[in-house]
Amino acid sequence: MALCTSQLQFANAALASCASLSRTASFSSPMLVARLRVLGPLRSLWSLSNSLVDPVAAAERLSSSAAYTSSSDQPSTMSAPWPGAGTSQDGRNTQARYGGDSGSSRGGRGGGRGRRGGGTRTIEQERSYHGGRPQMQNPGRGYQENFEQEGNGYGRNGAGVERGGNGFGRGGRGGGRNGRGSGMVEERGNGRAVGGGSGERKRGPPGGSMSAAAVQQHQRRAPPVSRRPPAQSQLIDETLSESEGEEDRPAVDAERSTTGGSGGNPAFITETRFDSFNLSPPTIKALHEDLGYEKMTVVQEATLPACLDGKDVLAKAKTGTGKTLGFLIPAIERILARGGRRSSNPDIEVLVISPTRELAQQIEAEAKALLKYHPLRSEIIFGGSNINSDRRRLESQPAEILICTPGRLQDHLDNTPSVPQRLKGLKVLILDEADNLLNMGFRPAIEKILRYLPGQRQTLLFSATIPPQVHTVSKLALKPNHAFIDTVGEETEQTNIQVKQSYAVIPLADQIGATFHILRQHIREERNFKVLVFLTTARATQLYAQLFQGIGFPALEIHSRKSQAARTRTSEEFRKGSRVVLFTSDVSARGVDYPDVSMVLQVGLPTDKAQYIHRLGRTARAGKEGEGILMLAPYEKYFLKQVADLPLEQYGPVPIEADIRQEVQRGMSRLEEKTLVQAYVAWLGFYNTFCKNLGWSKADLVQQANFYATECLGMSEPPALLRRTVGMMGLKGVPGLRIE
Ligand SMILES: Nc1ncnc2c1ncn2[C@@H]1O[C@H](COP(=O)(O)OP(=O)(O)OP(=O)(O)O)[C@@H](O)[C@H]1O
Repeated sequence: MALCTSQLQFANAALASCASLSRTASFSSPMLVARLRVLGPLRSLWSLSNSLVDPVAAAERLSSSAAYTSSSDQPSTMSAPWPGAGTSQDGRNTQARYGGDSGSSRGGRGGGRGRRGGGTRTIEQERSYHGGRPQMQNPGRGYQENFEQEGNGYGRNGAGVERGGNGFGRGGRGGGRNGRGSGMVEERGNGRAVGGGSGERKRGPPGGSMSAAAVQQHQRRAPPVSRRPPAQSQLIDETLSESEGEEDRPAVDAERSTTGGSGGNPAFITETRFDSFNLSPPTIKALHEDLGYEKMTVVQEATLPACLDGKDVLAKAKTGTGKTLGFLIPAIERILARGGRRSSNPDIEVLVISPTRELAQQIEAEAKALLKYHPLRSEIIFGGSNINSDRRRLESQPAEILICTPGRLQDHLDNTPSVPQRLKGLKVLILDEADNLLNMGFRPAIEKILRYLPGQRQTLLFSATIPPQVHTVSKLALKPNHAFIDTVGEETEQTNIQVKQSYAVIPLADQIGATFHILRQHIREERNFKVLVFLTTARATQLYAQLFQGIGFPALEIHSRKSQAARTRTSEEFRKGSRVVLFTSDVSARGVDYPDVSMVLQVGLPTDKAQYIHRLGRTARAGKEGEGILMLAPYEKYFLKQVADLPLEQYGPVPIEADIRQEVQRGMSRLEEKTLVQAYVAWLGFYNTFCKNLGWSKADLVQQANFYATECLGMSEPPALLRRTVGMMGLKGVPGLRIE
């Protein structure tokens, strides 16, 4: 057992990432242990390679591996209740993603209308809850890092942490809105008069969750943790009710109202009608009657002729302008062109590849809507879901259209013989977010997939950003005589004109407070606020989300460290919700079509200009209006040069009022140590990749990271890292690092 927890988790990560090597659909524990021995040497290889590739591929590898791990559907993060946000949050947590032994708990459900609060479990309870699974092995053992990577994240090695069992519990779903439903969960969850149940998290013993030294230090520093539930902040109550009560108040800037629908950019829709093209009646019927679209958007009008002609197309169009239908419509028509009846075991005639799971799900929903009156089917496969159930679905109900993420498709190409077989009849290949899929991170997967596909096919590549180098690599997939259709042009603005863009330069130590201020300002101005806050890493996202939840903000959380089930739920919740803030990593940066997002706030350095544009593109979609704010630390100001051609104006003053400071401090004191440690390590990993751009030496990097730990996270000293982690980050011998 001494081998178990920490080693097992790390090695499990290696296994998971090596899923494509092991090609094993499921492991029993003894098998796993045996494999670990064999794969031991692979660990460092994995870590190293993971640090050297683009995050997207790694995210995919990791996500496709989740089905192999025992904890991918572990219950996860606590959620705070709030009044007025029309959605509920499922407090689920994925602890120790690779390894199973988490001390996390699942709370019971409270009553009411889906508001859920935190509860508390003790470790003992948690053990019995999980049937006595071994937990808390290796107390005091240092955490183990692997390089964390997000959907579209930073170029290389943002570091993250996966660690041994941790001894805290949470969960519990709380009470209902307006005091209905009690939310009594576990021993301490309780219902709240307004805003539903809430519960308490308590700091667990330090076993396995952080380095012993760090835990000791942190405990010395940490303020005593209140056993009271995190009371809804009066400040937030007031802010929310201010905007809630102002039904009749005109939007602050009616011109820029984000929810008006028909307002916005008239240039989005053309005068060209779908029925003026020779599309099949079932497609027209679905467009008119189900989707409610009669006229084409600019990109649809520009690309449909070439796509319907069977040409290969590389298309560039601004975010939120209907590219999805732009490629789905001609692809479906292409299947119909072959004539004949539907076979019981059809080929996969259209293959759509998406870089993220959320986007794949969204494309599939749109495909299903378009197929409503067609005798054709679509199917989806993506990482993080059960690969065996994929296989069953693919074999029992084969579909003509397959939508997938690259990692999972690779798995099936290797392990599900019917998939490569059925791909032999492929007619149309679509790469959505093509520049991302052809980027270094995904390219090996895409190259491999291409080897399985027939040369005689049509290929469609779509994105809002096509950097010059994409023209070179696109040759991997496109025929030389392909059409490049650019509906944006290099000379014109690359972002939607109806989005107001600004930037604020805020010292690192003030950024949480500044985020609070900006959110509060927006909530006051925008009655139906719906905000996306992008953070640089999954762990920073987790920290912000938990902090804002803890002080009663209507906050949701999504990133690659969450189980796929939680990601899907959160995504749906945000899609349907209003008066809500989603803290997110770059898993939401591209393609995701959340309706009526009123503001996008980017905190910290975007990886590049394209990433800035894609994140910003989550608002002001389908011709609507929106606002985007970029918050940079003073040392990140250089990034403004990269977006100098975009109309960013300086955001007004960002005073961090005393009440905000107090709230932030309160929220901070309620965070678990491991959240702080993980955020620190991720920060170090992320900025490690940008040292050159920032003009930092490694010593500068460490100094800044340590400042982040002490001045922003409130730790008494920076946490200690494992020697191996330091080596993996290339920081050996750098002064200022604490090593276990
Ligand atoms: N012809 C149309 N008329 C009106 N709305 C449309 C039309 N076509 C698509 N839309 C809507 O526009 C929104 C944005 O579409 P979509 O998600 O395809 O954008 P996109 O260009 O792929 O964006 P991104 O670059 O962010 O991926 C969706 O809600 C979609 O349903």
